[in-house]
Order: sequence, then C-alpha cells, then structure tokens
Amino acid sequence: MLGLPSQVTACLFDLDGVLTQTALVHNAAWKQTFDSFLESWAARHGTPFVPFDSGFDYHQYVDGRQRADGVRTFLASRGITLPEGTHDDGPDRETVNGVGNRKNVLVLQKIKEGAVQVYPGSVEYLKAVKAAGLRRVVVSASANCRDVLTAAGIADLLEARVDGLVARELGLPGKPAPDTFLYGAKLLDLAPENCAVFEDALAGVAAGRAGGFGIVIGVDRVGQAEALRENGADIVVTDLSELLPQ
Ligand SMILES: O=P(O)(O)OC[C@H]1O[C@@H](O)[C@H](O)[C@@H](O)[C@@H]1O
Repeated sequence: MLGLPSQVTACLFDLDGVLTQTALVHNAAWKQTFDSFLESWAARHGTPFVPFDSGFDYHQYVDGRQRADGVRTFLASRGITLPEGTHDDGPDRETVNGVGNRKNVLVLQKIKEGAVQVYPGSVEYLKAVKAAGLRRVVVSASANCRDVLTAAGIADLLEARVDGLVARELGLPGKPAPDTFLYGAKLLDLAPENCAVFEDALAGVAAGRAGGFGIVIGVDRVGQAEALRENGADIVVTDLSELLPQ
C-alpha cells in the first residue's frame, strides 16, 4: 500500500527537502555564512579562500545534521577546529555554536519573509497516508521545525515532532545516528521494522539504515540517487507522488 511493505504501519518523515522546499533555504544560508567565515579566516591565516560548495559540501557535511554538527563536520573537512561554545552563543562568537547561530539569523529572516514552500506531492502523500490509517511523525534535525510546519500549513497532518529542540532536551545524537528516528518509533510504541523512513539527506538515509527500519525511502531532489542508495536508501523516488496509486 502506498509503496510500503505490508508490515509498515507508520511513516517517519524528514522535513527539509522531503515535506518542504526548505533544504534550499538552509543551503543558501549556510553558503552565505560559511563563505563570509572562510574569507575572513583565510585573510587572517594567510591561506587561500576556497568557498563553500552548495553541492558537494552541503550534501556531504551539512544536510540532515543538527546545526552544530553541520558546522563542526564541514569545518573539520577544511582542517579548522573551533571551540564548541554553547547553543545560545551570539552570532558574533567564533565558536561552533556562534557560527551556526549566524546562519540561523538568516534562516529566521527567510521564514519570516515567507520562503517556506511545500512539495505538493508530499502533502498529497501525507493526506493519503492519513486516510489509510497509517501513523505519521516528523523527524527533523532542525530546531526551526515547528515554525516551518506552521508556515507550511501542514502541522495538523502530523501526530508528533522529533526535532533539534527535542534532541537537545533528551540528549539524542543527530543523524547519521539513528536515535531521533528510533525515538519517533518509540513515541508510537512501534518497532523500527514497522516504520518507514523518508529522507532526502545522505546522513538521513544512513540513520534509517542504522536503525533497522522497515524501509528507507530516499527522496532525490538534486540528482544524487546513487549516493542515497549507497548510504542506506532501499528505494529512491524523485517525489512522494510517485508512491501514490497511479
Ligand atoms: O539550523 P536548524 O534550523 O536547526 O537546522 C539544522 C539542519 O536541519 C536539517 O533538516 C537541514 O537539512 C540542515 O540544512 C540544517 O542545517
């Protein structure tokens, strides 16, 4: 039913890039933030300025990961280590959290300006899943998940939210660790094999594979189907509407 194996009775949806087009908003904000950081770092250290690559760097090191994990993982790829700081560091601090919060200022601005758009095929699929009596949880790394769901007008289609704020509160490691998805299954009192994971991020499909879920559905918005399969997707679609009865 709806492209899912018969034992699956619940869907765990990633948000940015799966339900809403906000992966583009995050990517643009990261590019702006990292480029200005890298430029200033290069000037101060007498090294060449190599800009953030919105293709490779975003998908390999940032997409799907919690904010601070994205900063730490990307900067490590450039041989840069910053002090961690704390999650409420101001955007002017040169810490992992400070740099992440610089990017969040830009994201909040974009959300306020109305940049949140849904994928119509995903809304249709969410409605079909609900009508079929399947359970529905959003599992996102983003601390802005609730605001994005509200701006998108789809909060009512989901029963529970496991996001960056919940993960911080409970001390759950982010994707590619499976813990946030496993917590989503636990909220429904279901075993992982009874849940489907829907993910567009390489770190996200890896989390789905690591958690032993019933099926991991890779959603390829950017032409990385092969990489999604290699990292853990059982099947890959370009839009959730492909899973609806034709
Ligand atoms: O900074 P936020 O809103 O907490 O989001 C954290 C991450 O959330 C993920 O959903 C996005 O794929 C990443 O791009 C983003 O960095």
